[in-house]
Amino acid sequence: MAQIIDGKAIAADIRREVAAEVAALSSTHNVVPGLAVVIVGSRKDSQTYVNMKRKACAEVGIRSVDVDLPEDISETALVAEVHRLNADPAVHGILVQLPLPKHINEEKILTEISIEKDVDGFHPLNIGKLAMKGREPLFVPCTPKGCMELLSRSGVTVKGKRAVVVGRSNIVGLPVSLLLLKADATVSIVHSRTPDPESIVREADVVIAAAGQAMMIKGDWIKPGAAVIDVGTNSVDDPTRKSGYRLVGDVDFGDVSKVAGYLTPVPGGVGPMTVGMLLKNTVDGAKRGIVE
Ligand SMILES: Nc1nc2c(c(=O)[nH]1)N[C@@H](CN(C=O)c1ccc(C(=O)N[C@@H](CCC(=O)O)C(=O)O)cc1)CN2
Repeated sequence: MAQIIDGKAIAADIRREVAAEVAALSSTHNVVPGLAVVIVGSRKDSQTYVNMKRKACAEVGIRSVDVDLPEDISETALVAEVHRLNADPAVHGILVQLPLPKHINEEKILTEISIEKDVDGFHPLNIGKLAMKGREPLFVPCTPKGCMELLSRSGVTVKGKRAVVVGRSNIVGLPVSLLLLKADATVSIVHSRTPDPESIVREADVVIAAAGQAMMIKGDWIKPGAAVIDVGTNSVDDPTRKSGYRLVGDVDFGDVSKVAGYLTPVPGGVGPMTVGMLLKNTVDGAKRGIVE
């Protein structure tokens, strides 16, 4: 049976570490890290995530600057808002919750965020540096960084191992592949156009499942003893629940847990790490801004 990696507990450790760093920054430099959390419109899932981020900031002593904008805001007005936050010295990190409404060009907005405040790590320059050998971005995207942290804090080494990433999204699949490569793994990416993905996943010592397909990865896809990190958050109907649904990952948890060496649950695996890494990036940004 796989060892279950408790993302909630690891994220709680990270929050404690961040809280200590925040307290130290305040006492030594009189600096309170500030994070602008920007939401456009009223998507229920985005509101949930933004509320989680704002609450987490309050818990660790980061000042969250709440920016709630209407669904029909123009791209020009949103860019102006980002520029205002870029110029605000009390703001060390800027996060624009994704997805944005259809009429707004996401890439344009992410490119307008100052790279020094790009705590989501989505600015093309930060992603570009992540992709280059021997270069380091100012910030690494939170979910991929959280996946790496779950592996290292569980004692799973990736150096010299075969890693397979399922999915190639800009938010997770692509950046986590780059992080694994930087950590000296031999990396393959499988995606919707890959013939026979099972046979490739079966070679992996480390699997990152980020395809967005509920319970797609079965036990017979997995090499015995492999470490499996499930990034999927898919809601499926469940009439036995009051809400009428439940969250499942991209991995068939019951099946894969019989074969894998390590496995993250959904919920309670990667999700809490996304928020933990955002807090960490914000404090790192605030520290970088201090001129000794
Ligand atoms: N600007 C960004 N937008 C989005 C990002 C991101 O990193 N930056 N990632 C996702 C959503 N996301 C954070 O924004 C996120 C997703 C899931 C969780 C989480 O803790 N999930 C829980 C379950 C929560 C629930 O019950 O609904 C878990 O997995 O245990 C946190 C953050 C898209 N947008």
